[in-house]
Amino acid sequence: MRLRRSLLYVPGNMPGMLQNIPVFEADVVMIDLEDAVPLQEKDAARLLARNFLRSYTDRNKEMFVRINGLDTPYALDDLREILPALPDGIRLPKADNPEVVEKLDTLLTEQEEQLGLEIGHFKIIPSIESAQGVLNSVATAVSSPRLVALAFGAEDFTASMEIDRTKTGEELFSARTQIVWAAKAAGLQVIDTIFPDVNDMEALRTETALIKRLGFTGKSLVNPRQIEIIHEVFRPSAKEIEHALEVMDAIKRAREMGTGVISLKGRMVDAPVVTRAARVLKTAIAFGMIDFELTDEVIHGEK
Ligand SMILES: CC(C)(COP(=O)(O)OP(=O)(O)OC[C@H]1O[C@@H](n2cnc3c(N)ncnc32)[C@H](O)[C@@H]1OP(=O)(O)O)[C@@H](O)C(=O)NCCC(=O)NCCSC(=O)C[C@@](O)(CC(=O)O)C(=O)O
Ligand SMILES: [Mg+2]
Repeated sequence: MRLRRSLLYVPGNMPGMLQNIPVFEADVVMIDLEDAVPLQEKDAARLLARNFLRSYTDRNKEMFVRINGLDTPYALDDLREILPALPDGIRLPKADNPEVVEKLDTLLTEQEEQLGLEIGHFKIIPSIESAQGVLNSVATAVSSPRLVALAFGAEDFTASMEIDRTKTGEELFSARTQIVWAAKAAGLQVIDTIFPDVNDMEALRTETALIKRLGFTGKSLVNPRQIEIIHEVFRPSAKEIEHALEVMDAIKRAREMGTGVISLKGRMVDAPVVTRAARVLKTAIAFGMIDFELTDEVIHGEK
């Protein structure tokens, strides 16, 4: 399981910020060529991003680049400059429909052929940032085998909806759940939007706990000070791990008794409870928190 809990935007036109990328402990860094970069700096940002990626060969995190929208005059130049510097993938803004992802897929294939890379080398994370994008998210989620996740962009979403974005986020609830459902149905990870107040860590923690409960697997960020909070919230607690191990033990005993259901401290344990416990254990294993052999046989029992 590839961890993509924290995805940090770094503006492509800020050399001082780019040079610190190796020390950030985000799972993914997304160099931004889109909204963080003013029009007069698009060319400079592209070159800075390309040079940085070329120099950053000993990478300890995934590197994505957010290009400009495919309907802008900048996107093709972005791809032409950036792809030879081998980012891991492209964050596609304003992914309003599956066709725009298919178009990017074709452009990536052309570049892979020219660069002699395996087809499918470059991954895609589309950002759903409008009502149209939300309504089309089910089709967008299956629009290319390059997709590793769907992402939500609430700043543009609320702008396009002509509503305010609040800290409590009631206005985002339906869009978030729709995007999570689309991603889960397609077997993708799902990344929540940025939290814009970089000084309100408690509200960031509350929002992250909420989106984790909704099913999101990670969150986009605008500031390195936000990374640790995200990792803390996504890290399974000792209590959750202990409970998951107890569930595995209980279901093993149940199966030995020839049944698929058993009581654990008064609560029913059956197949879906085991599936949820397995997810906690998989995450704990990926975080390096436990050493546990989680085989299909442990989860599902002997065939
Ligand atoms: C927010 C703020 C201005 C706060 O500034 P502050 O000055 O208060 O920050 P401080 O913490 O004081 O900085 C302390 C030290 O960290 C350095 N440092 C800060 N941030 C850093 C960083 N990101 N990367 C590397 N270095 C960084 C800084 O240079 C300083 O270094 P030094 O001077 O050496 O000490 C700043 O963070 C920032 O510009 N962020 C990036 C903004 C950005 O990329 N926006 C576009 C993506 S969102 C979007 O487009 C919406 C979306 O599309 C999203 C979706 O898809 O979800 C949608 O629609 O929703
Ligand atoms: Mg946006």
